[in-house]
Amino acid sequence: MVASEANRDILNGVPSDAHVVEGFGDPTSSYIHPPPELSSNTSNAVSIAGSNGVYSDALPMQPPPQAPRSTDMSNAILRWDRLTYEVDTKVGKSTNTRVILNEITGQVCAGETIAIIGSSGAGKTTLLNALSGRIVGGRLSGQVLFHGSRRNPGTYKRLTAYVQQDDIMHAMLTVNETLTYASRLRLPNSQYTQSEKSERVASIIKKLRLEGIKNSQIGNAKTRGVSGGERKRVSIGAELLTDPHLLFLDEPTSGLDSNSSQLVVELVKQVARERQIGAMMTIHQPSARIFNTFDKVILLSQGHIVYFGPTATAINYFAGIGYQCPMHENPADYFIDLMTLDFRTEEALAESRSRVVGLAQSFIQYRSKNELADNTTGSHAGEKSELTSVSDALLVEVSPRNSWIFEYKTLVHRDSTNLMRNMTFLLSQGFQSLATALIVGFMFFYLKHDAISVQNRLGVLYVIVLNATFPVVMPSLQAFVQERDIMLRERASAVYRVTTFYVAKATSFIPIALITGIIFILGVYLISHLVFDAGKFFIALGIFACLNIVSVAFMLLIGCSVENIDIAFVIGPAILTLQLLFGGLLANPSTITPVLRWLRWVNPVYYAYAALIRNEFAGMTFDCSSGGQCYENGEQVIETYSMGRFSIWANTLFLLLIAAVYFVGGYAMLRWKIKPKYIWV
Ligand SMILES: Nc1ncnc2c1ncn2[C@@H]1O[C@H](COP(=O)(O)OP(=O)(O)OP(=O)(O)O)[C@@H](O)[C@H]1O
Repeated sequence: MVASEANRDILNGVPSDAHVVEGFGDPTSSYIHPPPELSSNTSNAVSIAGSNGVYSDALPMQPPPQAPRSTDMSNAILRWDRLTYEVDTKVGKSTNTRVILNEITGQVCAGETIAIIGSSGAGKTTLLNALSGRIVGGRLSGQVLFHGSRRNPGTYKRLTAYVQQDDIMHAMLTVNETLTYASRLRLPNSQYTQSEKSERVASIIKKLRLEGIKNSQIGNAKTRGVSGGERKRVSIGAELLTDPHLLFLDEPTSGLDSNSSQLVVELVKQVARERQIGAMMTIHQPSARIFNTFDKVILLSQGHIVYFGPTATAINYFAGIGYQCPMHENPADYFIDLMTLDFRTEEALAESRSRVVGLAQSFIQYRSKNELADNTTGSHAGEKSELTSVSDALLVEVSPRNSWIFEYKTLVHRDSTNLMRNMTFLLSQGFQSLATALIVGFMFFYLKHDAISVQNRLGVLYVIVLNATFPVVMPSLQAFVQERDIMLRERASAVYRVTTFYVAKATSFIPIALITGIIFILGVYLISHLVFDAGKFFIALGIFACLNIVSVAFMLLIGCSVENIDIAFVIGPAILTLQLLFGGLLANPSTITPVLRWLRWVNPVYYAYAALIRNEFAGMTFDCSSGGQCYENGEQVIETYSMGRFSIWANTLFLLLIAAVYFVGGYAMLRWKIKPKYIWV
């Protein structure tokens, strides 16, 4: 169905032919000043009147428009109608409803780049999130149509791309590797060969002008890498690999200098035009040049639309309602000042509030006049009713996933490449193991078989257990929480399955824990001379390896359960300390109050320590010739310390059971965390 002209205007905001700006951005040229002469020399013209910011009648007759590239309804990729978002806020005991977005209407067409501009708290990010399907909590109403149909959450997130404000990426990978792994994970093998994927990466690198730095590492706060602008372009590149229909960008210029910002915006616009996709971005105080780059702008104030239409006509629109942008002032700054509430004094607040209300009303009046015209034709309503069903046709277009095993291999490869380059992490782990082995080994140097050695043997075994807890959990916890955040971003675009991520993570952390663990236990065994028997050594190694696996699983459980690393660093050590307290050395398990005694049954440290003690002391005899209190054999030690309840194998089995529970618990927490809580209309 062909939309009416009026309908087109409503959705496109102010019509492109409403006003014309000549030489915009050029200080030597002048802007056109439409009111009030317009009304006098045009037949069906609108004059936009007055300083009270309220429209008068009619439509402007103006010179040919500087039309945005695409305003045809048939080209509309996304349309939103009367989008309203409310949240409940608690004030004391009462609950108030706060309207964050107020009846926002508009559309983005193929090839268009639209900026959402407004002062802080205007609702820019909320609007972007509502349109991209990433809004959580609150109530969303109105209608959003994707290619003329209601959005299907499953397909929508795979056909659109979202570039977050924070570019979280693997610091140690190069630009080329980052995009290559992204292409492997995001592009289906059934449709692309590996060489086609590489070609696509090369073309993105070229398009986003990243050739000069394609072999540079991404870097992070600790390791110098590419610049902020380059990083942003890499993020955009990763999202563009899949040919999304829509590209959403949250503050892509934040933290960038003006040249980098300009480049990012220009490249987005260029890509949007070339690929005929729609691009929408929130932006803070763009320079005049950047402002002029956008095809259209949505100016938001306090959740209300103050202007939506071609960038080129914004100045004249505002001039028409009595706000003439001074010749040499950045229009974006001028509009933001107009839209911002001034909290300095009561009077200033009242004045700015009435100005903002006037601006919003002006736009509402403009829109309602067009809606009225539209209702007389009835075409708009008819079209909407046809468009409310979810499009199944798009389901066909969504690429199939790659196989589980391919995703897993790619993720493990990516993780290990990143990890192998993280020399600080690897060296600190290796050095810590070696240094602790030497210190502990020499502390308990060459243990004898006398009465005193019992205490030392119990001590060294406990240090072995301890070394498989804190030193394994804490460094990997930090690394994992960072990786988890990358996964949450990639999962939002359905890049891979949660299971592949989770299993790949476990697979990449366990070998490091085991290798560093072997260095440690080998050193301690050789120097301190615990029971020098190959069989017993390998059993101890096996028990130690199982405890390491439990620790990795525990790290995953904590890492998947917490919101951020700060909380992880509080909860993790607290639980580990508890485990060590109840591990069997500091207090005899049989003497602990029954209220707390049960804790040992869920304590991996207890099982590992018990197994190590049984392994060490079983069959051992002691030289009691020096007199005093003395254990005659190892069995007496095992019994005195209440460690003989289970066999070595049973203890090890319990350890593995606990590891399994932790693994499953971590996975459940991760799934729960990423379970879509987004609300849709
Ligand atoms: N779920 C929510 N609950 C309560 N308040 C919310 C919620 N979502 C958004 N807000 C509030 O709505 C307002 C708009 O938020 P939004 O993040 O969209 O602003 P913004 O224009 O992007 O601001 P900035 O430029 O500072 O990021 C803010 O005052 C914010 O605190």
